[in-house]
Amino acid sequence: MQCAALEMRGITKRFPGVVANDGVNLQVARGEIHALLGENGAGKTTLMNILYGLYRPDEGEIRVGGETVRPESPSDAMQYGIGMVHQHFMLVPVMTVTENIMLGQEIGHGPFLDRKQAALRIRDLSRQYALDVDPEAVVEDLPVGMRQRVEILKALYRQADILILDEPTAVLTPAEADEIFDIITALAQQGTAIIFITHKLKEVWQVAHRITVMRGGRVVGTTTPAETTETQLATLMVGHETPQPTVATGHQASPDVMLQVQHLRVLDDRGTVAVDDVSLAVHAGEILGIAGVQGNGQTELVEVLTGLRTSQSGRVIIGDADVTHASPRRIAMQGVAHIPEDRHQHGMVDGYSIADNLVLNIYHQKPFAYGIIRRAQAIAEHAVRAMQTFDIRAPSLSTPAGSLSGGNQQKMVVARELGRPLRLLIAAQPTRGLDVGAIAFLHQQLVNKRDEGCAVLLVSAELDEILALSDRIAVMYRGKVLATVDSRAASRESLGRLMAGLETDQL
Ligand SMILES: Nc1ncnc2c1ncn2[C@@H]1O[C@H](COP(=O)(O)OP(=O)(O)OP(=O)(O)O)[C@@H](O)[C@H]1O
Repeated sequence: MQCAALEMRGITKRFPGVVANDGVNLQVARGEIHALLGENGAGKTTLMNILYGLYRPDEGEIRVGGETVRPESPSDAMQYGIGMVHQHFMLVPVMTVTENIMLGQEIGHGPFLDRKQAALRIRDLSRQYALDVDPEAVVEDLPVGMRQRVEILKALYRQADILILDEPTAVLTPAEADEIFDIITALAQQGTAIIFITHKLKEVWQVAHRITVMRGGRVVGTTTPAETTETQLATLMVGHETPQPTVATGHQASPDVMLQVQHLRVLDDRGTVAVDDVSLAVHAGEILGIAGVQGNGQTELVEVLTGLRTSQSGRVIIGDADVTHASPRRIAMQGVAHIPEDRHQHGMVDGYSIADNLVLNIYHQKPFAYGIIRRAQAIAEHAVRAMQTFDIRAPSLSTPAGSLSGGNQQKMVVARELGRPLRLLIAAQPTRGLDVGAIAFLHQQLVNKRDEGCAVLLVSAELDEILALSDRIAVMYRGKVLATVDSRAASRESLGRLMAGLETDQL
């Protein structure tokens, strides 16, 4: 191993009621891609936020290139050559790539000179690392994979030689993820030290040179891909073996149609057609998977089905109620649950406690309220049960939801949505940000709901998830459903071709 680009020694960070990092040591060499793994709440993001100057450690030392540093803020961290690409993109959609990258980093005198110089440098960097980003493109016009590259470019522009990537592939398609891996491999070959957080264990073998596993705030192992297996890593992460969901094969759906979508046409935020004449049906006791590259109309489809967006034409029928233009509350009252793809926008209130978030859509109902009297005891008991069942790890039920780790926030949203009698479950990217154990648990919950007779619409960019759970699979491409197939007759390859818009009759 070459000289350590980064050393973190004895890092401890306490939050009220929780030790998020407990004497953590991490070493990353120049040119090394270091995977940082761990179950939800293990302390990975906290450790990286300390390195990036967002939190101050209570104890411990950080050394960059052998020198002790104390990053007090992200701009401080950048001075030490540390860059971070967050799970949620931090770009301003209406600005160009150049404007986004320049934000806070203006060079020269006068806006024209600044922009021109910056655009030239961005073009050079983009060429050097084969990023293929157009400096003049407006960010909102770029696909997700390209936005990720802009984030990487932003870090490179600030001369990052230690680059932190927090779940960089969570929102990418398999093809986009492969491209990102090529880019980070090239960056490492040119000497950048890369710390790469992921829950997708297969990715470790695609790119990582070394692996550090955290559990409960501590490092529980450091190894290399050659020395371990996926099962060993999963066991190390959660402390025990993870159960596989028992998906019943040859499941018989009921003939009753629970959700009917007829000739739906929906516009996106910019007024272009996002859902184009889509018709589909989901039966009681069936999981219909919607496969598709992100950005092909799935988001807008789900928004209409849950009352968050209005359609231009077409009908949505749940059971025998026409809910085409119904409000989210009226739709929820039909026994519909929604696990949203963006929990921050539609799934939770950061400043509310876990207990309050768990009753967000039922707080006015018995037993949580009698008339206008709120029953705190019933809300608390409900929270204790949900936290146990769904393994939501937090100091207490009154902890603000915003301070939970990403995976625990997702478990909280899922717990709320599954915790009442349901006829239809609309789950959009439900396992995003969850660790292996939590994914297995959630998959089992979806299958259980189906077996209880609930209709499940599963929208996921994870083909393996779609294939493992769905009874039938519909593929969306450019706003249309290209085909609906029996999952037993579908393969990764055939679905992949449909997702890429290449018609296939081999399904
Ligand atoms: N700002 C904060 N205030 C209070 N507690 C926090 C804060 N940030 C993190 N924590 C707590 O620290 C612990 C570690 O969280 P962290 O986000 O580092 O985990 P993680 O390994 O990144 O998890 P995930 O895989 O779910 O993203 C959790 O118990 C979390 O609730």
